[in-house]
Amino acid sequence: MTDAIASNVVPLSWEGDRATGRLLMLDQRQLPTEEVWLKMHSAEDVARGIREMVIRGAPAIGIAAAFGMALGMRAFEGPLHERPAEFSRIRELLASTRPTAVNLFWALERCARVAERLRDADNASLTDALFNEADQIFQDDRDNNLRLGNYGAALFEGPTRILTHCNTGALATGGYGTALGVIRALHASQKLEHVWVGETRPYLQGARLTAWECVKEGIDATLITDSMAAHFMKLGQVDAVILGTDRIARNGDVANKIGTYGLAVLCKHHNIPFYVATPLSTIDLNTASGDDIEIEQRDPTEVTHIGGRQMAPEGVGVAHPAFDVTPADLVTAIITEAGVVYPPYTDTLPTLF
Ligand SMILES: CSC[C@H]1O[C@H](OP(=O)(O)O)[C@H](O)[C@@H]1O
Repeated sequence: MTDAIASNVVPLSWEGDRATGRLLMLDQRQLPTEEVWLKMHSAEDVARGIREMVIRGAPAIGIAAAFGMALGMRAFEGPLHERPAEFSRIRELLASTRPTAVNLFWALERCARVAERLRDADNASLTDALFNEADQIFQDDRDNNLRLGNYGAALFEGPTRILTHCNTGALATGGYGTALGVIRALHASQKLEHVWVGETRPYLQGARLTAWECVKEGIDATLITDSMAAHFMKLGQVDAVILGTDRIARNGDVANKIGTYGLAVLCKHHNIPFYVATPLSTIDLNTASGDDIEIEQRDPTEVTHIGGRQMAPEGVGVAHPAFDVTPADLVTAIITEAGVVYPPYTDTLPTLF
């Protein structure tokens, strides 16, 4: 197994003891120019941080939500069976933040199973168990990323030129990353020649976050606009595309950042492998196909404004789907901590669990 470099970047941290401490969220809206940590004292603070994309990325959202449940329940007295509505209220508050990334709902379900086991326990025991669950989800995700990174790197002989989209690194996860985790593992094993980093309009996760992670770790990367991808593929300068995901349906359809589907079509045309790197926590066997995945529609001003400056006239219509769905037949393979699977995904995805 490749000795992958473990990134020292994390999107979350805890400050103080569990009784009075707070969750610290790295404000990803301020990167790459400022590293600002926001203090989250309540479930409401965490929900706002997820909704406003202070923190983003499917696994990172799930981790944040789990800490949000612990923070929310810390505020109450008495056993859960005396006030089940409070748990449901906090769970629904966090569940309402963003609809597409399945990790949010997967993490909340894990918290609900802890609470069910401790519905008669005193509140301190319940809250401590919820903090333990959040810590476990955090650590497991980082460990899983290191494993999937190695599986992904083993697919290549090197030197390899990878194109990636959005941010799938330590900032989007419990650390290390999914697609960027594979890129880190390739870098660690001297099999990475270059990374083409798609800027990823409108939130610019690629330009502001992936480029920041690459520069911090000395990974050789070139920032390109989303519209340049086809050009560099046509020049024969892209050996593979590796991306993350927010939800994979049972048939292998992939919901991911807007622009992913276009890259998959380009890969098909140019005969370039199109890989999706993901922890098992982002595979949703309860969703039959991509047609059943809700695509988040975000505030139009995220498209019309850059850095607070208006770039489009008042009155123009604006579309802002934050994700798209790539059909399974355009996905070469899915890289996970349990191994790499190939089509037909309806048959192969269940073998991972
Ligand atoms: C490792 S999951 C990263 C995944 O999340 C991103 O979405 P967002 O930044 O809106 O949370 C994007 O779809 C990435 O592929």
